[in-house]
Amino acid sequence: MSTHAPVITVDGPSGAGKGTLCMLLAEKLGWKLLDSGAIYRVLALAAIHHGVDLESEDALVPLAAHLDVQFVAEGELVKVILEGEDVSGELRKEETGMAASKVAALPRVREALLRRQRAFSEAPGLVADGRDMGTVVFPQAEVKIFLDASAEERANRRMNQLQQKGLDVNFDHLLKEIQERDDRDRNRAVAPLRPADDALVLDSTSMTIEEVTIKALNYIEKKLSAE
Ligand SMILES: Nc1ncnc2c1ncn2[C@@H]1O[C@H](COP(=O)(O)OP(=O)(O)OP(=O)(O)O)[C@@H](O)[C@H]1O
Ligand SMILES: Nc1ccn([C@@H]2O[C@H](COP(=O)(O)O)[C@@H](O)[C@H]2O)c(=O)n1
Repeated sequence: MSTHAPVITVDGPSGAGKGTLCMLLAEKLGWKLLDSGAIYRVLALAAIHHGVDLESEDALVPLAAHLDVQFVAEGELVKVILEGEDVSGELRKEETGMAASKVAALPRVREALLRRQRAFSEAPGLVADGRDMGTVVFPQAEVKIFLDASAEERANRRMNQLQQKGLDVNFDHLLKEIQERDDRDRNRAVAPLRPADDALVLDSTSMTIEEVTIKALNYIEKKLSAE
């Protein structure tokens, strides 16, 4: 007999704090975590490594269907191994995010990655981070959150994050990249970035990570106890 595993989805634009919130929620609840953006990023890297055009849907679909990737938990970190190679560093680069948003705009590529994402759902529950978790991948999710923030605040957060890694970054350049990625994610033909009709929309522009986490946990508790 298969047991039903509850799902919490957290969608939103780049830099809104989804990954941070999802990690804290998964830790607190002891649930599994799906970073769906990492899957699109890995596909983009596989395409680049194999010299596959990021706009060629025909070439990308088989690559997506046979993606040889492992997510290996190492303490707090997750190592990403693509075809035997550790790509964890390359994965988080801004240009990889941009490449991911190009392959993610192709309908048959998204279709090819659906089953892989749904397979993450298992007991005792799943916290799923992405753009279409509540609208397409887990439309029956018990709890849906859409985490937003202004583009300027998100660029600022990204700049601080990169500066903490010792990287030299330019705010205007980051803001332009974020806006370009937002535009592509919001306006694509399939699974565009938008809140599910039954999602709680949280604007985190003026909220600390702690405030966002408390709001989310209160909402989750209310929703799950009403089930
Ligand atoms: N409420 C907040 N206030 C200030 N900084 C925040 C807040 N939430 C997250 N951050 C910081 O912003 C940066 C981006 O957060 P995070 O990686 O969680 O965003 P994301 O939505 O998952 O982005 P992406 O979709 O591009 O992976 C991190 O450095 C994180 O610590
Ligand atoms: N469910 C998702 C998740 C991600 N994408 C695309 O991948 C890009 C990278 O995502 P990050 O969360 O790791 O920044 C993102 O810009 C989207 O284009 C997606 O389409 N659906």
